[in-house]
Amino acid sequence: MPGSALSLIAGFYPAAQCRQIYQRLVTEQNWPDNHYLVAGRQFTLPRLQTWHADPGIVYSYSNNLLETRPWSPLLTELRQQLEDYLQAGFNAVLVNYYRDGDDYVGWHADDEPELGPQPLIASLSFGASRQFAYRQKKSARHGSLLLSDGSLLVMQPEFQHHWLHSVPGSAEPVGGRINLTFRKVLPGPATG
Ligand SMILES: O=C(O)CCC(=O)C(=O)O
Ligand SMILES: [Fe+2]
Repeated sequence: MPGSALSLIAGFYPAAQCRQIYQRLVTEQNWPDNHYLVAGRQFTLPRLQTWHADPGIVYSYSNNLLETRPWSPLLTELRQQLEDYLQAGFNAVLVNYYRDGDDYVGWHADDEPELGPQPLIASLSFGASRQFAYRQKKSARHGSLLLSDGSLLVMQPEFQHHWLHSVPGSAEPVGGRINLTFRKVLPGPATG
């Protein structure tokens, strides 16, 4: 385990509420298809994704790939609960829908410059359990944990500094899963 850089709270939401939240996300998110044109090339994302942020928040990752959407009532409610629990502010959320075991996210760190030097990320999971794999950037240390329905994974800033993470595809048949990573994007340089 990457020490205190990761903390996992299983059952942060109770099962009955998880079912409701998952169903609402599936039906309310108005999921885009996963084909994108990047620098003139067709690119297929191995999951469905939406990005929501407060007005004025600009994020290069989303700029390159995703339109910025407003917060729905459900997303606003989830954000408020996390802010109250963690006593931290979030102004954006990336929502990933892994439709089945073929959908995945590859190795990365959420360390874009817009997140600043100390990015705190709160990650909520609903639906099927999936493995969350991590490996240290500068050593062979690695491991994984299971992100189950209703779990909250808190990634402290040091986690992004020293570790990469991924959600690998699953060889076992697995149902849909929706993950939300709440972030705080720092204001960009003033324009105009
Ligand atoms: O699905 C997950 O648990 C992780 C998603 C993720 O790494 C991300 O959105 O940056
Ligand atoms: Fe990530």
